[in-house]
Amino acid sequence: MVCFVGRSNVGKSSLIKALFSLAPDVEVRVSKTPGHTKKMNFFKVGKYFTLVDMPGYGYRAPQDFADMVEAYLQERQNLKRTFLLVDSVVGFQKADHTAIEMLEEFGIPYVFVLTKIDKASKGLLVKNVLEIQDFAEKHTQGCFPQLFPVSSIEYSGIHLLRCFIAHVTGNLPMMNS
Ligand SMILES: Nc1nc2c(ncn2[C@@H]2O[C@H](COP(=O)(O)OP(=O)(O)OP(=O)(O)O)[C@@H](O)[C@H]2O)c(=O)[nH]1
Ligand SMILES: [Mg+2]
Repeated sequence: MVCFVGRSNVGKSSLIKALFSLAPDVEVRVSKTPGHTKKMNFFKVGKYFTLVDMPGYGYRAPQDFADMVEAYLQERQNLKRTFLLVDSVVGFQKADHTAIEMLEEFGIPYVFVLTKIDKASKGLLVKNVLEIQDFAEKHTQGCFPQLFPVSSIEYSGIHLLRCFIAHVTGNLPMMNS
């Protein structure tokens, strides 16, 4: 099981939809209005693993978000990795730091994903990539050192992320040497 967390409107549902673009029968709901996903949605990938779409935190988040997500993250034994999404236009926000503190405290392994890279200027993209990498290096324990930049509209970075998810869920045998 892997889950996707991040601020409202950061593009969690869109990313899951993009990851499933080869399986168009899987329906993932996306909306222009922040606070769209109100409860956790589970998407099973055959018998192999499950992706969990979480409600967003921050603006218009459901009231019980913290309790629900905290309880879930803390208790999930088969949670292989958590993907923390950050908007490449907006960058790190206060709410992201709260989420990071929670993941660090519970010792949950997580990975940063930078979303909407089709929207950010090159300069802003580099600034936010460097900022996140620098933060991950200096201030985190449970964070994977590699950041995944993606666009769910142009499908950039989606293939590599798919491979990475297959790998962390034990569905991608590594080549020897
Ligand atoms: N340009 C661009 N827009 C995106 C991308 N990903 C998502 N969006 C847009 O961002 C908005 C929010 O996307 P969602 O996927 O619903 O965001 P979410 O994180 O699931 O939001 P909540 O469910 O409210 O927490 C929608 O209008 C999407 O079309 C992207 O890669 N590029
Ligand atoms: Mg959503």
